[in-house]
Amino acid sequence: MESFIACTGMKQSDDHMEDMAKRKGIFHSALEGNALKAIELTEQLAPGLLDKNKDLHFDLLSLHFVELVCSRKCTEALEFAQNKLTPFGKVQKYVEKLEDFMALLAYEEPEKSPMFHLLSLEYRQHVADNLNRAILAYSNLPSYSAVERLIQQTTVVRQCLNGKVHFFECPSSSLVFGKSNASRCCFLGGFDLSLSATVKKLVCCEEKGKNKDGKLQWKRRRGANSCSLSLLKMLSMSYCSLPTSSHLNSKFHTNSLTSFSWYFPEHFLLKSCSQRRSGSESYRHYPLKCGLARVKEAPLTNPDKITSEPHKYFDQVIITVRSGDGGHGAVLSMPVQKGPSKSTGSYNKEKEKARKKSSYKRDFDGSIILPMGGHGGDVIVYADEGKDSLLEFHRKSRYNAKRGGNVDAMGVLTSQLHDGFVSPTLRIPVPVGTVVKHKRGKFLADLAHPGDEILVARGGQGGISLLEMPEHRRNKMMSLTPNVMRDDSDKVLVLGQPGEEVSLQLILRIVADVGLVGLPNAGKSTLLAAITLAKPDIADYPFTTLMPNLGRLDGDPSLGAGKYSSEATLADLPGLIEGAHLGKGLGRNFLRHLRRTRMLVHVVDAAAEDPVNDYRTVKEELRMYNPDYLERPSIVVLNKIDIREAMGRLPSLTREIWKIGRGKIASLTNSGDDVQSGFNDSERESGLSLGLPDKDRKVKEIEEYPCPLAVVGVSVL
Ligand SMILES: Nc1nc2c(ncn2[C@@H]2O[C@H](COP(=O)(O)OP(=O)(O)OP(=O)(O)O)[C@@H](O)[C@H]2O)c(=O)[nH]1
Ligand SMILES: [Mg+2]
Repeated sequence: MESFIACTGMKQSDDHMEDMAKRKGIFHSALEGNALKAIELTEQLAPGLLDKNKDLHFDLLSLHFVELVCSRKCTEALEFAQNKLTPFGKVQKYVEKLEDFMALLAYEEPEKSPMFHLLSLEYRQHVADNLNRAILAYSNLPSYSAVERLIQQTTVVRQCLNGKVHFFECPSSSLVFGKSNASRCCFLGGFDLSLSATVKKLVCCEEKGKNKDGKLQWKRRRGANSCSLSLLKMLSMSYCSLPTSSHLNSKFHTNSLTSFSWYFPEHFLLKSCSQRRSGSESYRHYPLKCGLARVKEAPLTNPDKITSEPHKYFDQVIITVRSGDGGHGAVLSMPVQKGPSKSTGSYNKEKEKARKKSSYKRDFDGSIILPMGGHGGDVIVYADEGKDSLLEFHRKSRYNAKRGGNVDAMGVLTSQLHDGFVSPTLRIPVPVGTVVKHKRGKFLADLAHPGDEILVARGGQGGISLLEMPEHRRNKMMSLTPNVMRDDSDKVLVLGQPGEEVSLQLILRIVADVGLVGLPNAGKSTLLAAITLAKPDIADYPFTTLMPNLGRLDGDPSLGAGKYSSEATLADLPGLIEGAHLGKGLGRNFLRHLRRTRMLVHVVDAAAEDPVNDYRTVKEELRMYNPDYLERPSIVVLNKIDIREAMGRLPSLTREIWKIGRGKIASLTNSGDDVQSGFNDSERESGLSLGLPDKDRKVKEIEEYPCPLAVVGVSVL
């Protein structure tokens, strides 16, 4: 510790050092199983802490009990339990724990009992950690150190990136965070390490391709430098103020990859976020090697990956389709005329000639219609109600239509003229709600309704046939037409046109009536679980939800069927963070799911530090992504009012939230319709939702958008 302080130049007061030494003592006592000593020392350092924190007190006492059991001092253990532990038995949650601990006494070898984990070092470590954190909190110090948070976050980032992203350390020790075309990179945008904190930058690049020497080259990612303080928050104040963009001109290559480094500003452990932001102190950087994994070029589609990380994959995919080539035509010669038989008179001759003449198919001008090569198969993507995800496209991402048939003629023109076989259209079913785009961005279609379809690749035109002609004319024709080649028997074929190959991006947007939006951890999933039969994951850490969950409200039958029914599909979306519209925290992926919702429910954690600001943040992100979202009817749910502070400020929060926005809900068509009309007009809504942001639209402040229909305080729990 001392050498760390010396080499980083951190300033630590003597008090700090003394407290730390005491905490270390307590921690080690608990870890060694000397719980009574740990309790005694804790009482000295943090008087009253254990009286307030009953759970911790119980855990520490139970550690001592376990220690007695392990030393086979059963009578002593029993006495201790009766005196010290049984008073906790008045509360149900301790009863269950007590039963487990007491059960240890029933085994001759408690280590082999089903409760063996209570004797493990991990359990002691867990209690010791909790104790340490409680003491830190008692002393108004952060209960996790910045380094701990950093390592946690690094672990998360590492898991999320899953070895697919390149980390490069370039010669000056600056860190470049890149993405490869071959590796999906949405998480890169999501976690957005494209940070430019205060003075230094971490630059985000993407792979441009290989140069002549086979080394990878990089280009800067567009919009990557938008600085984000939210990122700072997300990375739990690890303060990775990082170096310069000038290195972008250098070439980076995969071999230089060694490790993942963070750089800390001076005194990072001591300063608060705001001080650091505004402070003008110099930043010195200290690398902390976290040993991030080496780049692995993950295959684009790996079904195992898909199942383990569905959130990255389930709603978009890139596929390649190829329409069929056209079949070839043929160069045909006229049949050899037989000499006139002696027995036939001039009448017969004429008749034969007329018969032959009429047996060929002819155009209106009398010219013979020659057979054509078959048309190559088109490729159509259509919305199929039977499909509900795009996962199968990860398993098979290439679709080829069949080529058209060649003209089936043996080099001689006959009256049996046959065109080549026309290849059938390849129809690819996708779920309703799929948006089809060209890989490089051009929007093609929104298959919002069952049966909607789009022709994505047209099959090649079949080749035409030619009549045999003199050599000099044929040569001339060949020099004029590149589309001519000889076959094995030196016959000239007129080729069919090649089919088209296109890469398509299929994006699935969920179709739901109501979208639940809010910051991570606001309680969206809990709300969905409470009012529908959906069973989303719920946990008290951000980004529990990584892909939208749908739930169905049965509605109130007393309202009657039809348009006033309160039946609705609800979509619980992953949490949005500041900068979501730029892709932070996967925000853009999540925000696009709102396009088809008709109403928004803002879930706000009323017990948070600044709920009104949280609400504004989400609204701001919605506005930046698509201002139409703010025109939709909305309800604000102030959640967690079972928490005392939240309940106390409910009236003032409600008042403040009402103030954000103007009184009347604008109709979606600006025709002055009331809320109901906007709410029920799904046709207009879906049309509107598809529209790209209207350039002529005046940029409005969030106050100028309609205020919510209702602000309600709830406790979902
Ligand atoms: N006290 C209290 N806690 C709640 C309430 N609603 C939710 N929570 C807790 O808040 C935490 C987060 O809940 P989630 O439903 O996972 O939050 P979320 O908004 O879906 O979070 P993300 O999926 O990360 O965006 C959980 O620990 C819930 O138990 C409530 O009404 N009162
Ligand atoms: Mg959730």
